[in-house]
Amino acid sequence: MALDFLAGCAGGVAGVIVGHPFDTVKVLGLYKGLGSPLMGLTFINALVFGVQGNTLRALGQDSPLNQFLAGAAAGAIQCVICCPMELAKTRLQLQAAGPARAYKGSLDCLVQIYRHEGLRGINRGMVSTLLRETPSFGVYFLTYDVLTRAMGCEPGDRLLVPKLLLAGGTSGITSWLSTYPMDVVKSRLQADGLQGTPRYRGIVDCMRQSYQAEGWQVFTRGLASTLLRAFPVNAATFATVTVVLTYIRGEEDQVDSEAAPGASTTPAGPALAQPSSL
Ligand SMILES: NC(=[NH2+])NCCC[C@H](N)C(=O)O
Repeated sequence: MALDFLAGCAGGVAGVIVGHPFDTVKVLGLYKGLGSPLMGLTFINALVFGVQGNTLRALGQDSPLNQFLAGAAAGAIQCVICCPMELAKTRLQLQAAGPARAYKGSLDCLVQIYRHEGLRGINRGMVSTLLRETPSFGVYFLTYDVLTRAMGCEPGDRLLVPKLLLAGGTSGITSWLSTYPMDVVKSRLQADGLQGTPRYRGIVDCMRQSYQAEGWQVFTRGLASTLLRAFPVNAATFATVTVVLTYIRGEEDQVDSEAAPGASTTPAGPALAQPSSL
């Protein structure tokens, strides 16, 4: 039950350590400001892998459809955290630099938004975030499951870690590609109204105005940098989660088998535990 959350924590830490430089490469310190994303994304990944693993077990059968459904459930639930986090990140990025800046940091930003706009303000962009994350996390976990099975990922395979990294990175890319236009819309809605009157009346109006003003290319804006970051971050995340789960569960199986009457003396090697294996 709790192992998936624990493994998700480890995966989140790995993903932030690999991915943070992509967010801060503009400033001198590659790991400057590591603190808040480390806390936020570690918690989100614990939530994602915990919900996905437990949902898949609750669904009862490890099928491709259930892999997608369990991932989609995890993607929807983590929006509760992800949406306000991305709203704060967007506002901090857009605020005037220097002493005139409105927010001291992510938490101060969210507190001010809540004071001025209440819960509705905190959840600005929630529907578009749900539309982006729910299907994309289904694709995320389904792709990883299909690729690791297709590559025959097994403990003791001397190419196990490279295979996990390839499957994880590819899953990150396919998941971002699957709903990227909605990411563009979500970002525009969360930034809307910061410098004057809001432009958009909602998701469809935002898509219509953006297409009319900038053409279909607007929905691929920032895609290259997103994919450049997505591969290493998710390669590290998935490989870490799988290795952590495999060895923790392998230890558990070993303890159980040794404790069982008439247990064989040869140590039971850990079977490869998919992040969401039953
Ligand atoms: N919007 C998505 N593609 N979500 C699935 C991947 C999420 C992953 N934690 C990342 O930051 O890349």
